[in-house]
Amino acid sequence: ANGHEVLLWSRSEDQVREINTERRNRRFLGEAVLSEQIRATTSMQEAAEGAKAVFIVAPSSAMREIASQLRPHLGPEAILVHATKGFETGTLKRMSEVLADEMQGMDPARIVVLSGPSHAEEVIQQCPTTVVVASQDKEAAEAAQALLINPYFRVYTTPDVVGIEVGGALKNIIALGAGLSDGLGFGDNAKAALMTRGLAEIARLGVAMGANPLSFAGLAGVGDLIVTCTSKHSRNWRAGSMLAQGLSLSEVLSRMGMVVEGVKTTQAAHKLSRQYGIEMPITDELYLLLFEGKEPRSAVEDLMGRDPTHESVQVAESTRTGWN
Ligand SMILES: NC(=O)c1ccc[n+]([C@@H]2O[C@H](COP(=O)([O-])OP(=O)(O)OC[C@H]3O[C@@H](n4cnc5c(N)ncnc54)[C@H](O)[C@@H]3O)[C@@H](O)[C@H]2O)c1
Ligand SMILES: O=P(O)(O)OC[C@H](O)CO
Repeated sequence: ANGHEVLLWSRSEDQVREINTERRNRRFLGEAVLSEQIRATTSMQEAAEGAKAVFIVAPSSAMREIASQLRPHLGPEAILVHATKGFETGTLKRMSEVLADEMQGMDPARIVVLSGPSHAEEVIQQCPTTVVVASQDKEAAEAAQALLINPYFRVYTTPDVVGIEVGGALKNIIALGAGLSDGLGFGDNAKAALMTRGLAEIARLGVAMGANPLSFAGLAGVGDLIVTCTSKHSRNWRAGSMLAQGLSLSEVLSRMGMVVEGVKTTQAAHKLSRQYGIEMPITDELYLLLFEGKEPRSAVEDLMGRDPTHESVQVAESTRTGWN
């Protein structure tokens, strides 16, 4: 829509053929018609060589593999933007850290993170959408902003890479909880409670990891939390609501047929909360429910029955500095 020539890489020959010959990506975007300026290829070399900017928007589980395939083809001037919401299982690294590992020799300032309340199904319909791009380098963030911004897609910049990545990843855990809550027939009070207290634990962990607490009041914090807990497009919400119907986790994942990042992120956040000594009661209950067979209603009782406390969000002092 912004007049750029876009070359999309996919490992699926069928998807590449459908995009190039029918201008459709039906499995993911229904009958929406893609711009003539989007072409697809199965060749990473063709897709990346000479590109001014490369966007990786794959599941977090595929990030390292894709980055290593990309490395030989990424030009010295290209910015590398990712929009993936999750951590690497095992290392517990953020996605920009995985990219920095794999792009040995590349200036890490060229890595940009894109996040915020943005379902692809609505962007393709040109519904007004706002997102945020983060980079330790102001020029790289502004380059991504300039490429993407248009009258229906407004892009903000920030130096807070950690806050933007942590907010985008952890909101998926709360979305699973919101889907469960709705699926169990609890009302709006319960969902508002999950979102608010969920944001408190997201901010606590994020700040301990080095984020600016104010980022959690922004698009990649409360903004994305609202969309993922309330939208009919939300994959994580849908997965949670199926769990409430009594389906097992493996049944839910096979019915979804799309990545549900919140599942692996619950595992990662459960470990990170212990590593950083941060209390994350909602995440803990979801962990028990997803991986240790705890009944949803019993998880709710345990959350509601915690010791009485005061409402402070209790974030530690942030140590992050911004751009000059
Ligand atoms: N869908 C959205 O609107 C949206 C919005 C913002 C961010 N995201 C984030 O983008 C990431 C991807 O989400 P999605 O909704 O597109 O997931 P999806 O499951 O709908 O699509 C993922 C695509 O990646 C491909 N893929 C998976 N593993 C691969 C590998 N090893 N190599 C190559 N391709 C591989 C799949 O075949 C599929 O085409 C997630 O981290 C998600 O949180 C999604
Ligand atoms: O809402 P989900 O679970 O589909 O996640 C997709 C995006 O992260 C929404 O911004």
